[in-house]
Amino acid sequence: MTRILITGANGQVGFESQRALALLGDIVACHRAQMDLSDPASIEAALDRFRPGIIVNPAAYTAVDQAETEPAAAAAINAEAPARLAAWAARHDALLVHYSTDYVFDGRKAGAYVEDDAAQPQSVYGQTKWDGEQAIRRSGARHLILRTSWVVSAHGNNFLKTVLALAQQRQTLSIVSDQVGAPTSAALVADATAHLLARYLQSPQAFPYGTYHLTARGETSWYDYARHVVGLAEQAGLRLALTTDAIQPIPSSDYPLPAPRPANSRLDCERLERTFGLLMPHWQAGVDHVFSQLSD
Ligand SMILES: NC(=O)C1=CN([C@@H]2O[C@H](COP(=O)(O)OP(=O)(O)OC[C@H]3O[C@@H](n4cnc5c(N)ncnc54)[C@H](OP(=O)(O)O)[C@@H]3O)[C@@H](O)[C@H]2O)C=CC1
Ligand SMILES: Cc1cn([C@H]2C[C@H](O)[C@@H](COP(=O)(O)OP(=O)(O)O[C@H]3O[C@@H](C)C(=O)[C@@H](O)[C@H]3O)O2)c(=O)[nH]c1=O
Ligand SMILES: [Mg+2]
Repeated sequence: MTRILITGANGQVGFESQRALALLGDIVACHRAQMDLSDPASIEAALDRFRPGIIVNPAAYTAVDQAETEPAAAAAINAEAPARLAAWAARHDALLVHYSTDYVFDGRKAGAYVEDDAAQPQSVYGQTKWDGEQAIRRSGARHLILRTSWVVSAHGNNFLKTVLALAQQRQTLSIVSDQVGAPTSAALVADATAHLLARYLQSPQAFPYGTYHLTARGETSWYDYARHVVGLAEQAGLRLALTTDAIQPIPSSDYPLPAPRPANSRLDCERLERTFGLLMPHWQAGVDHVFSQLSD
């Protein structure tokens, strides 16, 4: 039975992965206490102790604005740690599954980004995630790098939860309408990963390793996403301080933040769908499911 080590087991994707990967092997869920990614000795010790055949690495430094003032911490977790995981995987012939982000792109492309488009990160978070990807590719380890976007789940922090909290406190909200992407549930990311790993376990020799985009279908802006979420809350009869009509669309220039976000976060998932025979579900299905879990 293959041992599957999951890092950052308390994150959105880490938490869902424990459920989604359970049928595929013997799961070792590592929290920070078992494996601190900012500590090289802790990484080596955990890997040598558990000796996984598959390392799944959803742990990351994901505080996008905070990363601008903590670039060393972000680099340690998003770039140096993946490099160490990959080096161990290469030495022990293990598979490394790693996650990356739409924020590796500058967002100026007209259409959806494909895997081979040039990266041009606009933020420390995006740059450190790109550096992590590159370190894995250079390591010689067998790997999957899965780029996703706008992750949402009932477990953990995300835009959906922020909007719900604000809608209960504020009479108006201003949300940027000039950034588009696909909200993607952590469950979808974990379920798709399980599908890929099942294929891998069947025939590691013939497996199509490499980089894939993995997001829900369709696209929206943060503004339309917020309206959708508040609409769900209205339908569910939640006590709110505002209605959807009190949400104002604004340009990004009216919402200055330490880290710039890409205007276009759309990732083309055709390579993933074609290679693995998948059909990504629409983003609303994932968002609606997360909302229903929250209001249970
Ligand atoms: N969130 C998003 O919108 C997107 C995420 N991604 C990528 O997808 C992956 C999964 O993201 P998501 O699940 O949302 O991330 P979360 O922010 O929900 O979880 C990240 C996890 O990493 C853990 N972590 C942080 N620092 C360390 C450390 N030093 N040692 C061990 N664990 C650590 C955190 O632990 P603790 O709980 O202790 O803080 C947390 O459990 C990441 O690679 C991310 O870059 C890509 C696109 C969008
Ligand atoms: C709360 C709020 C946000 N916004 C804007 C700011 C930003 O442009 C957008 C989203 O805000 P957030 O800070 O929640 O999103 P952010 O943390 O940038 O989300 C990103 O996280 C990393 C980890 C990723 O990899 C990305 O795919 C993406 O999901 O909404 C408003 O316009 N008004 C508001 O009231
Ligand atoms: Mg955030």
